Amino acid sequence: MAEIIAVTNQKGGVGKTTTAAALIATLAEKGKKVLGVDLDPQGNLGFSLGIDIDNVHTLYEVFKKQIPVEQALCATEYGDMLAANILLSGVELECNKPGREYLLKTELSALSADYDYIIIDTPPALNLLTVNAYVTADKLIIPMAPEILSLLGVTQIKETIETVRQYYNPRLKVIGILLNKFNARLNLNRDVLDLSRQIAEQLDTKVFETKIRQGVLVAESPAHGKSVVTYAPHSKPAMDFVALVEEILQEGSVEQ
Ligand SMILES: Nc1ncnc2c1ncn2[C@@H]1O[C@H](COP(=O)(O)OP(=O)(O)OP(=O)(O)O)[C@@H](O)[C@H]1O
Repeated sequence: MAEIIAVTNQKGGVGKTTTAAALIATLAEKGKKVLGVDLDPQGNLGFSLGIDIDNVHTLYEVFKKQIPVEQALCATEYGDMLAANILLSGVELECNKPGREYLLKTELSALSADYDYIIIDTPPALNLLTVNAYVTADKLIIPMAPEILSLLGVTQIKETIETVRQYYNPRLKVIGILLNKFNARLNLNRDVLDLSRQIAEQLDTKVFETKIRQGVLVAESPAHGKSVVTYAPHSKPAMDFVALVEEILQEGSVEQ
């Protein structure tokens, strides 16, 4: 069965999609079989991995039972992916039957044995799609950007995680807070580290040793349909993402 990791933070622009794409690319480079899942109606993960998201089958059709999940698998340079586009935002209103929290888990149960890892990107919200990610995942990674590092919102994400643990998925574990867009000269001060540790403590987790440094090539890589990890492998963020995967694997947070 695949290990399922969701990348989450209800704040926008902190690097969820960049991190999900980098995890997918790094694990694929290591020879792992990876399935990427985009639960964000912005569709950025699929776009970032080279998929024409408005001309492929997407998760929306799967959730609406219009097609079987296998038919929605899209091929990328790094393995398979279930893409999303703006239609996915309709799920919140249109799928209101009991069990709606299990839409994703149900669909992935048939696929899980075919992959080593499933990496889920989530929307910048704590909504039904996010809950579906938490119900399905074994592990959560929470990226944060130092410039919008804030304790506001931690209570909400904590409550959502606790509710999901209580009612749907008791195994759900936050494996770490990831400091992204890190600039050692500006950010390596006690305030940023203290605040991120306080946030980690509240979520009963740690701050990853590996910080992802800022780099201009991160913004360029999606237009080339690649993660920065393979688009610019010698760039600082790419090297940091590879180190992050090593850190996760070494700590046994993820089975090797
Ligand atoms: N380490 C980094 N260095 C430079 N730019 C970065 C870095 N990480 C992310 N970015 C840029 O920041 C922007 C937001 O990143 P990303 O889309 O990954 O965030 P997100 O949390 O998924 O956003 P959303 O909440 O809107 O889905 C993008 O333009 C991306 O290229």
